[in-house]
Amino acid sequence: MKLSSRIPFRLALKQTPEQRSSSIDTYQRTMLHSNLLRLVARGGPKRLMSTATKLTTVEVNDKTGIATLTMNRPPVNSQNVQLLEDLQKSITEIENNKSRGLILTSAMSNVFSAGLDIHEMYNTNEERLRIVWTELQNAWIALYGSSLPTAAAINGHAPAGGCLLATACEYRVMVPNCRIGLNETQLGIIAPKWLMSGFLNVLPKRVAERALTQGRMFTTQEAFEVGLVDEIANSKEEALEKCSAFIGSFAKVNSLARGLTKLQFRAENIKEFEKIREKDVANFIALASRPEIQKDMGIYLENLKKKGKK
Ligand SMILES: CC/C=C\CCC/C=C/C(=O)SCCNC(=O)CCNC(=O)[C@H](O)C(C)(C)COP(=O)(O)OP(=O)(O)OC[C@H]1O[C@@H](n2cnc3c(N)ncnc32)[C@H](O)[C@@H]1OP(=O)(O)O
Repeated sequence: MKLSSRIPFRLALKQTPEQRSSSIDTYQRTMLHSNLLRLVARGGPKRLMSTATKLTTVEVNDKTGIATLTMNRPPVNSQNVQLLEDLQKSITEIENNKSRGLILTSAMSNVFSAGLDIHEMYNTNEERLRIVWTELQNAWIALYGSSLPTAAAINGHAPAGGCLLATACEYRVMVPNCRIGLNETQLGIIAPKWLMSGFLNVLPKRVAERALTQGRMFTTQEAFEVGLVDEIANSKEEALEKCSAFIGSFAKVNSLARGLTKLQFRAENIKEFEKIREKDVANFIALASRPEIQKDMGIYLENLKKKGKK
């Protein structure tokens, strides 16, 4: 069996000790090979990778070996099924290409991601709801469970599913005057436990509980003060540089040891999630289908549209 040196956590969890030691040998060979490749490539231009995705792009900096994954679904990167699927494809591609790390960002000028596309949940059928929620779960676990160093260059607002993606990463840099948070309770809905896990990884429990129950959207400055974001940058370019510096901080660390250490921190959340994921889909369908929730979604969408026309 061919084992990759960068084993997604969800797969590493299922490995036997023998498979793990075999992946260490593979790891050493692959590191040698990729270091040689990197030496050859050093100084070369940025490379746009050949993903067959519609709504994401991946660009690898040949000098640093870091991949930038950009979401590009105007106007607000709301997460429809296509964007969620493209995110997964791009993450897999970055992992397979042995990049040194992944930076998630947005092509929009003022929005990182507006969260789930509410149109996908409104006035639809159960099968569509099942697909939407399953793809959200899949995109989250692909990012949260990646053994690569991950960082989010949050170059705009990041409500709900936007915050979910940002907190699935290990490091966050945000531009000023934007908002980030899990605002589900404000929409009358409950974020399941797995959806809160990234948030709970970075915030003290008391701060997280209050923020989640209030559905609080933090300003950039507030998010920095509580630790929801690690740094503030004055522009997207600066945010990308700071994310690269974070990923670069692992340059001298054995990447398998680094990845497995990350796994130990996240394994419990991942196992819990794997246990309940199907039930969670059923819960979501039941909740999102309720007439009062559908009514609230309709009102929410109308208000968003009215706000846009002002
Ligand atoms: C039943 C469910 C159970 C459990 C779910 C739990 C998990 C849920 C996760 C979610 O992610 S739900 C989505 C939550 N998202 C939001 O509440 C964000 C709403 N959007 C905004 O606050 C703002 O749009 C903004 C992101 C701050 C950007 O503001 P801006 O002024 O730049 O843009 P504008 O508001 O004018 O929007 C432009 C355009 O986009 C439409 N839009 C915005 N967000 C969404 C969205 N999430 N889904 C679908 N469409 C969205 C908005 O209506 C405008 O459309 P228009 O051009 O046709 O008017």
